[in-house]
Amino acid sequence: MKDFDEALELVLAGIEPLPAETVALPTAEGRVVAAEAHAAIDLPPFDRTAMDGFAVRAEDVSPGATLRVIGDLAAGGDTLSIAPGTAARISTGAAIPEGADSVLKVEDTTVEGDTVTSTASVKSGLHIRRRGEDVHAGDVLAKPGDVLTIPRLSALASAGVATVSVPRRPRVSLIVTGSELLPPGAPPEPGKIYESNSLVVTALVRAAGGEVTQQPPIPDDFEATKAAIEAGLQSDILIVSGGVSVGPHDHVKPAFEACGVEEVFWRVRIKPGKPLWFGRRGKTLVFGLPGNPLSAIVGTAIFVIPALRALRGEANVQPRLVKGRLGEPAGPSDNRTTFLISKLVPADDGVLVAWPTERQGSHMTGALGESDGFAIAPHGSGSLPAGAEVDLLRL
Ligand SMILES: Nc1nc2c(c(=O)[nH]1)N[C@H]1C(S)=C(S)[C@@H](COP(=O)(O)OP(=O)(O)OC[C@H]3O[C@@H](n4cnc5c(N)ncnc54)[C@H](O)[C@@H]3O)O[C@H]1N2
Ligand code: MOO
Repeated sequence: MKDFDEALELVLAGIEPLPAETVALPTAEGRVVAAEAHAAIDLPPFDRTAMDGFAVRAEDVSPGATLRVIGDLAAGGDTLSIAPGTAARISTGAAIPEGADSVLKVEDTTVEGDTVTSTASVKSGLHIRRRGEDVHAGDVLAKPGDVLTIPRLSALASAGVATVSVPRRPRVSLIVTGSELLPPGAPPEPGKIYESNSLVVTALVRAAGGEVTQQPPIPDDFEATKAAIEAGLQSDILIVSGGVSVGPHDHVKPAFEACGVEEVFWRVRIKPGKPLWFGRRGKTLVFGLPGNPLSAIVGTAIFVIPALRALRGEANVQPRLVKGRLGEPAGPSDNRTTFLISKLVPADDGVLVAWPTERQGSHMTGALGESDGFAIAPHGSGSLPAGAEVDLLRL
């Protein structure tokens, strides 16, 4: 049985970002940059006014000074030249005209006919946004591995970048197995359960930037399982839920083998999720998730999503854990790193405090529904006291 860290290293070993494609900026949110993106222009691209008012020469302006207004400069409009004793009306965003070195804001003026009288003085440079004070043409605005967040997209769009190179989206194929599975909306039947893994795994994968194709649920039958796996192996990641344990109706491992998927490991020292299986065929990463709903969620969050992030080209692929502390004593009930279903409540100091729910178990979707995620008690830690620092997996 592998420890979690070692298992994750084995999953991530050798994963390369997928081949890049070029996408238009408005469709690139959340994607990862494959090649450096550079500013096409300076930002601001030219000296421009931050205020509505009058473009002036600072030396001409003092309280009571009157200037002749020689034009009206709109953002994006024509420009002109300011000679001594003159001013031009100017709107926020317009280019500073030649000869002017500052802007007298409209609140500090009185206007009469084609003259403006100042009620204040101005310093040279007042209310001018200088060319290049933010970004210079050629600056690197995004580098390989950077996620195209909304702030980054704002910078790229302003700097004249229209398209970006990004690894293509990972294609994830999902198969749920189990003769007991009922689809949502079906009438209850004896011995059957409502299927929840596909919904949850799909949501986690989509949130991390993967494209999911789901096959219809597969009964516990070797040939059906094998055929579904063969079809799913066309994807970048194949996820099979259920049937990876040791029961007589657990056909997934033999079906992987029959399809030529090479096992990298089976079983990880985690609870829930111990019988998690991982292997590869060619470049396809193959995960056998234990069928219990919480095992499938944990396995997806801590193994599948990091692999997906690596395929997407992200620089930081580790599971997104946050530091927190236990609100009450808790710990692993055996020698596995244990994911305790927990309410996560911020304390006065802002740190999230984990309150494990009374019901714990890999089938406890009701308890999960009341929670915000998991507190992680490492194997070998024994019972941890209230206040112990723990990693948290928020959902
Ligand atoms: N003798 C042993 N039995 C089991 C062991 C073991 O070490 N020795 N491990 C247990 C652990 S831990 C887990 S986890 C499960 C994993 O079993 P499988 O991956 O084979 O999963 P199934 O048996 O197919 O399902 C387990 C459980 O989850 C329910 N299930 C399955 N699919 C779904 C779904 N899509 N949505 C909701 N619920 C699902 C299924 O009905 C079962 O109740 O094995 C233990 N056994
Ligand atoms: O390890 Mo299993 O995933 O507890 O139920």
